Amino acid sequence: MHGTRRLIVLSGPSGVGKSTVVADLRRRHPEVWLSVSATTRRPRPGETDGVEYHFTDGDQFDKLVASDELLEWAEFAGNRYGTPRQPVLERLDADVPTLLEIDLQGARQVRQAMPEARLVFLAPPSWDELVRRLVGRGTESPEVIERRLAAAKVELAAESEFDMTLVNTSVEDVVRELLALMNVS
Ligand SMILES: Nc1ncnc2c1ncn2[C@@H]1O[C@H](COP(=O)(O)OP(=O)(O)OP(=O)(O)O)[C@@H](O)[C@H]1O
Ligand SMILES: Nc1nc2c(ncn2[C@@H]2O[C@H](COP(=O)(O)O)[C@@H](O)[C@H]2O)c(=O)[nH]1
Repeated sequence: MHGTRRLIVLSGPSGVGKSTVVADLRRRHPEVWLSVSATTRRPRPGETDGVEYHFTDGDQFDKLVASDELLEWAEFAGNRYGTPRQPVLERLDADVPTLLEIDLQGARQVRQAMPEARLVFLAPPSWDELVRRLVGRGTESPEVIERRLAAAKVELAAESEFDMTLVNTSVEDVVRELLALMNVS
């Protein structure tokens, strides 16, 4: 039995601020471990293979799926993303506070596989603010932004499936609440 109570799944619509919150949390508490996902998405400027993601091509991703190396995986806005299983199990075995930053479909799969994991939904203060953040980040084309906003509507409608919601008005407040949930001080 792995210590799945130490597992926090952070989901929420694209652009809400998940990566920003997690980066701030880990700056303050590097002992919290963040899973590095595999993805078929191309790196954005400044992203490094093995740091933000393990960047793979479609064939490599197929192999990860076929060999059952992913705890969960999903297609999101035209790319595939998945959580390598073994590193997560190793951290949970060692009782390390562990974070997954994944989409709704992935969160649902983790809930099935590890019912004790805590699922946190990060919500925007408003729809307009979500659009402002996603567009303002400047990393996606207008077409991809449209796909992500369509997915955001589905994700926002599923908020009640999560154990708790945190509204990302202030990064500092969200980080404080997540640390309390993880019992990290
Ligand atoms: N509390 C906040 N107030 C204002 N801006 C914020 C806040 N949190 C994040 N942002 C900004 O919103 C933008 C999107 O944030 P971020 O990339 O962290 O979102 P994300 O949820 O990880 O998105 P994705 O799912 O697409 O990877 C960034 O430009 C970030 O600086
Ligand atoms: N189901 C999974 N979703 C994941 C994983 N890693 C990231 N994500 C989610 O994908 C979208 C888009 O991310 P981006 O980096 O391209 O902006 C976002 O919601 C992430 O949380 C994963 O391993 N599994």
